[in-house]
Amino acid sequence: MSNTPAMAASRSGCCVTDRRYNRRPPPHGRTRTAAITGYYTEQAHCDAPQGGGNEIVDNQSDWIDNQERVIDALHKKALIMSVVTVQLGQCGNQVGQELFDVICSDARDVHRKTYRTVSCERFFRQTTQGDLEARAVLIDMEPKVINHSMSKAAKSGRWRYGETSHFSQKQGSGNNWANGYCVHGPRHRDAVEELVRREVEHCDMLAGFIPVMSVAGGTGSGVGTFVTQCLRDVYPSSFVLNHLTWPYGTGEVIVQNYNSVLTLAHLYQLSDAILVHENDIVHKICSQLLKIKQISFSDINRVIAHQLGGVLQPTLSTASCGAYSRHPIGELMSALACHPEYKLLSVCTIPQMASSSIPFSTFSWPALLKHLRQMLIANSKMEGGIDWQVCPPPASAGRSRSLSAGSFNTSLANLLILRGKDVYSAETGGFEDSAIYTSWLPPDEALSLWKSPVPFNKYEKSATLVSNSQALLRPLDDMVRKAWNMFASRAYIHQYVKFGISEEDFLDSFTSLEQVISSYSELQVPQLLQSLGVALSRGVYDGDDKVANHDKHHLLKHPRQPVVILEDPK
Ligand SMILES: Nc1nc2c(ncn2[C@@H]2O[C@H](COP(=O)(O)OP(=O)(O)OP(=O)(O)O)[C@@H](O)[C@H]2O)c(=O)[nH]1
Repeated sequence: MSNTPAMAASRSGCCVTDRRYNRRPPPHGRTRTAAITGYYTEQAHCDAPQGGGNEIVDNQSDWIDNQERVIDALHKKALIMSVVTVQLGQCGNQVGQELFDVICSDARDVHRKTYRTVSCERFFRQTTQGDLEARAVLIDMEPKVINHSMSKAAKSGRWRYGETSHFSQKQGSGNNWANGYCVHGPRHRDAVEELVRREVEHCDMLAGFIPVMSVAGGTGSGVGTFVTQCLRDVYPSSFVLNHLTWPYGTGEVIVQNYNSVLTLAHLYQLSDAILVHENDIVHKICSQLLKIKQISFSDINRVIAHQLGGVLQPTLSTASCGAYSRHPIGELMSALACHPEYKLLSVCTIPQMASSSIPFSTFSWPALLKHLRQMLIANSKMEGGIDWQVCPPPASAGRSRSLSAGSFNTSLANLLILRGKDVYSAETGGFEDSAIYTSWLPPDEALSLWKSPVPFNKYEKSATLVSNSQALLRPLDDMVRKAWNMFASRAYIHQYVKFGISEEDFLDSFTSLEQVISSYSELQVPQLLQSLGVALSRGVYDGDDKVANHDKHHLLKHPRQPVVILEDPK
């Protein structure tokens, strides 16, 4: 399956603008409001009702009301696209339930009708009694977690899952990817596809799928990979954005790195983009920022859901012509330049604090964005403990690069999402700095901005950054290294072989992830070396045969090496 951004953008028959191919419309002809916001397109004003959005409105609240009217008018003319979420395994079902909860309470709390309508239509369907049912399919190989998630949702009184939108069995996959992928997945394929088909048929327009799962267990990772493959087969023109939870480094599942490697390597072929949360990082956010003493999965999942909600709730983008963006997944893919070799997306949000502290805190856009920019370049996924020494290298200087702590995080593309008060006055120039990015895309195309004047999830102002960058390079490298060390002694391999996954399959997965690691490492390779055509690859410099390093037989002969720090030849 080819997944070029251009192809991805054309999925679902949507008119997503691929920003690398179609540049933004020139700014001439903007009205004064457009000049203030720097954001509206001409089209928005053409479609706006008389007086709707063409005057300067100083008062922020009036301005939002005014804008809502414009947006409302635009939305009356357009169908809202919906997203079908597929929750898999314990983690996927628990994270998914928190996500719907955050989205529903955020939408219900705001007094903005259009925002609420778009959000609800995107993630929920209304029953004939007017209740909200999540556009979700719940899959697990044991019933307990699904039952728990369903009753938690029903108890909220705000929303619930469809009575027949779930599939479960009696026994889990025993933390074995092969059991999930080769046995449970194929065995229950028809039942799962039927549930998905019914959910898709409830959508007026399908924006795509979000399978939610962990990579470390057996059901989420194995069945989740199989189901993603089915989605790709049955809905070839729909977007698939996988949300993955990565295990704690010192995790509770002994074979978690095997499961993770197999999941990631397969999803890299199937998915349009892979959005990752690392349990270690989210745990730190809970303890250091939210000051939670006894951290539970529920606390962790609320943070994940908050960050995901910050990405998926309605916003205005440059391509959305003044209306809330209709195609959240397609536009996200387009904004982040997702490419067959660059599909790993990380996300961070600012501010995050104990809910009891929010009413007593004030936030300013310059401070929030200054912190967020430093979090990006120093690869610190939470505010607090940011390394302020890290700064972009001068464009011309040779650079030495490593994956070590404190090194600069180079981005391929970033999506900055701002929500809340005074959002149009926020100065985002720091994210347009070309030094942050590889030189492959012009900086104005490497950064996308989505904004919404509606505050999100109780924060008066908040910023979320989704980044296609080297942010996940180190944890991915660690995961592959640990799995490789275990594989080298053939530990536990027989558990996988007995379900039909061979050593050759493992080697294929290692090979493909080595390629991903190599590709992300090379975001940093100095232009000089690239232009000399020097074959650099991760771990081993292999004469002029770059491919050899990724060849599985070579992998067999040469154990993995630590990352080599490359210096520019002077
Ligand atoms: N963030 C988060 N991580 C979870 C949660 N539940 C489990 N995990 C993580 O997920 C991994 C285990 O995967 P599970 O989802 O429990 O397993 P499963 O997919 O149900 O697979 P089987 O148990 O083999 O049937 C471990 O890394 C856990 O740390 C959760 O609710 N939230």
